[in-house]
Amino acid sequence: MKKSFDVVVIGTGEAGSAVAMRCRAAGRNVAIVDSRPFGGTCGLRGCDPKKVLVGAAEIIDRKRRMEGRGVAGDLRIDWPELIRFKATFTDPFPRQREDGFVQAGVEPFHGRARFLDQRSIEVGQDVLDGAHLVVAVGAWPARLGIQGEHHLTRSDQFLDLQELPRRIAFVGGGYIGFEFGHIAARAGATVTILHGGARPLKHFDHDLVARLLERTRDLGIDVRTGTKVTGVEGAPGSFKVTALTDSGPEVFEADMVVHSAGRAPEVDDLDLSAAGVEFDRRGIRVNGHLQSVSNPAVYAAGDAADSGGLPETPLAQYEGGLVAENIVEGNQRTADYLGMASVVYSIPALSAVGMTEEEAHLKGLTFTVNQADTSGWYSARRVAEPASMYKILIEKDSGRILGAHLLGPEADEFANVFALAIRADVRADALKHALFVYPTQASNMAWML
Ligand SMILES: Cc1cc2nc3c(=O)[nH]c(=O)nc-3n(C[C@H](O)[C@H](O)[C@H](O)COP(=O)(O)OP(=O)(O)OC[C@H]3O[C@@H](n4cnc5c(N)ncnc54)[C@H](O)[C@@H]3O)c2cc1C
Ligand SMILES: NC(=O)c1ccc[n+]([C@@H]2O[C@H](COP(=O)([O-])OP(=O)(O)OC[C@H]3O[C@@H](n4cnc5c(N)ncnc54)[C@H](O)[C@@H]3O)[C@@H](O)[C@H]2O)c1
Repeated sequence: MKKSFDVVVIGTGEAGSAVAMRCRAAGRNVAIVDSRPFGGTCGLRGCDPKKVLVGAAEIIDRKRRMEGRGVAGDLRIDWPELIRFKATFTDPFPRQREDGFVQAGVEPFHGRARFLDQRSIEVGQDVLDGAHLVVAVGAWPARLGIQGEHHLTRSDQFLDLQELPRRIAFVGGGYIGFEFGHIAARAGATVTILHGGARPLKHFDHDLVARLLERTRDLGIDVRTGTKVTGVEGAPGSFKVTALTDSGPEVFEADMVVHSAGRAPEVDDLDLSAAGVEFDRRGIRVNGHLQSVSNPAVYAAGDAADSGGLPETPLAQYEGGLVAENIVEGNQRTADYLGMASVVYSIPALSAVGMTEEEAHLKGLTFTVNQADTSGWYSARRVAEPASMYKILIEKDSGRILGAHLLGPEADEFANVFALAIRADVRADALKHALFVYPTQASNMAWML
């Protein structure tokens, strides 16, 4: 059936949902489409289920750290039970999200969308016309072009495992390799991370990454850098992973091999050429208003947009909101990524807000670097965390905070203070004299600035 809307949104994740709900609240007639259960990556296959598992792993790690410091006894992760607990978050979510759309008056469609022309898409038997169409299709594990690629377990499949295999190899030392590797190690698996580059987590401060790497290896996780995976063969329980290393080919054995080698915008089967929508490997090419550079009826947001924003949930939500405003009010706003923050939920967590030292140097800025190993400070010693560091970049004349990099207990929550400071332009001197509650990580600020 052919139907016409003011706005047609493809994707029910954080980006697509923000566009749909805000356009509807502004009185627009809106349709939303998804080929998978409604809700997107974050709520169903990413941040939320992952952090439930991180929560359990944190307890194991903290107990181990506190042994000999007043905590004793056996504690272990019951994996099947943990996955059932995780499912209490993910199972109800698609229905909740769809009900939310229906109650708001957004019309839901289930099926794979593909463009027919500049202003319409096909979804199963339906053809949906839109004055505006929004591509918010997210990302999916990138094709690696290696032999035996079909043997790789995706992150969404990992989050549904009923049993945790004994030996797990991760292909790629990025967010997923470190986060899932840290979880699996605390749950009792033997973990190997095979990373192609010279150093993992390349968007994070290299000194803090080096310390996290030591801490990760101390856990018994075998992290190999300069190790590019070229093939996987065998069967579950007896895989052989071939990699090219600096000293020649090497073979690793594992019961399961996990894809943690990057994600790519899921645009391949959208038939974007039928709509005249240009894209590259980073996604839909957009202008500052997040509008397609080649088809003004089309906008993009979240992981599917080549916008300059990181492929993360807060950015997907922000970009979705911005697209809605630009559709409703006519391109009044441009995207501003000042003070973007990112966290690796390893244990301990690693965070980055704003610029790294390299980026600040590239911009020709003059700045001081305040840094210290804080493992001897009260806040780290209290919880016996040996890996705890910070690095803060402050512009010399203005006192502007350019970047903040944290490793250690609550490095995720603490990053939010710096994200706010950078975005709201709270200068170092003002932050130093804020009256934060004590004892918390933020109350260390007076000694950090
Ligand atoms: C394992 C993992 C952990 C993560 N952890 C974090 C974290 O801790 N913090 C953080 O900020 N970010 C995290 N992220 C990233 C975050 O999940 C994403 O950046 C965010 O969810 C992207 O939202 P989106 O709306 O752009 O896309 P998505 O949420 O991916 O939504 C896109 C939707 O479009 C649908 N779709 C795709 N193609 C079509 C089509 N042709 N037709 C119809 N529907 C289609 C998909 O089924 C999907 O539901 C994580 C990602 C992963 C994979
Ligand atoms: N906490 C978070 O915000 C969070 C958590 C998980 C995922 N994510 C999102 O999901 C995306 C994907 O995560 P990811 O961990 O898969 O990718 P990633 O981009 O973080 O890291 C992948 C790494 O794998 C390496 N690699 C690629 N091919 C390889 C090969 N054949 N052998 C060895 N190494 C190889 C790459 O050099 C790269 O550094 C992230 O970019 C992020 O946007 C975010």
